[in-house]
Amino acid sequence: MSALSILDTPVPGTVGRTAYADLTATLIQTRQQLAPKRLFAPGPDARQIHAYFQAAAAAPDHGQILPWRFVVVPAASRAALGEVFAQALRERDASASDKELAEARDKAHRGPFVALAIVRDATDDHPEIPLQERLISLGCAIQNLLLSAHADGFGSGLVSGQAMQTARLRRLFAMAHNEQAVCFVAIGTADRRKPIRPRPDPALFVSELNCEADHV
Ligand SMILES: Cc1cc2nc3c(=O)[nH]c(=O)nc-3n(C[C@H](O)[C@H](O)[C@H](O)COP(=O)(O)O)c2cc1C
Repeated sequence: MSALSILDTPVPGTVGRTAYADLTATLIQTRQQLAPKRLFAPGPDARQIHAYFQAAAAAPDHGQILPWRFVVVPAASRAALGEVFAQALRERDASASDKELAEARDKAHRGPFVALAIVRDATDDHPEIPLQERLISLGCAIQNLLLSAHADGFGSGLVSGQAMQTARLRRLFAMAHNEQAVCFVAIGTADRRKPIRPRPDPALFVSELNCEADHV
């Protein structure tokens, strides 16, 4: 039995800080963005990856419509992804050098675990759930995934970039007309960590609604 039994989970009305609260705060505050080029083997094994996606599945999901999916990019598919990156660069810059194109290809080989996060927009059977709610659900799923990987001691990073919206990338990932690529999630063993960035003070993003009686 784990020291943190589910029976220890705080319930409404419980006062005081539990071991869960400290653990959760530590996990959240020590997660950090690491560039995929800083993430090396070993990456998570199949059992760990499954657990990360189970964590993603616990994200809030209004209407339980599962408006997102992930596509894992295994080693055998990295070259095809690299070609999409290179062609996207060529389309943006016809004069891109061979070295620059090789660098673009190389990006697809970084990180032992890479998956593309895809959101489905509201032009489906659930138009009552708008895109912003779907993106929040995906963001929560990604955070669950990142924190689970972090808890196992792995580093992680999110990467987007100019290739995300290209037709070639859409084709490679067999995306439907109502889907958008949001970002890649990379997980692996970090060669070094950075200082944790200073987090914004809640005073910068929290305010209080003060309703004067004559406004009501
Ligand atoms: C949807 C999304 C896409 C991102 N894409 C990139 C990216 O292309 N390159 C990058 O360096 N960081 C990217 N990031 C990570 C942010 O740069 C990072 O979270 C931010 O700098 C804060 O650092 P922290 O995660 O260590 O707190 C992305 C984050 C999100 C949410």
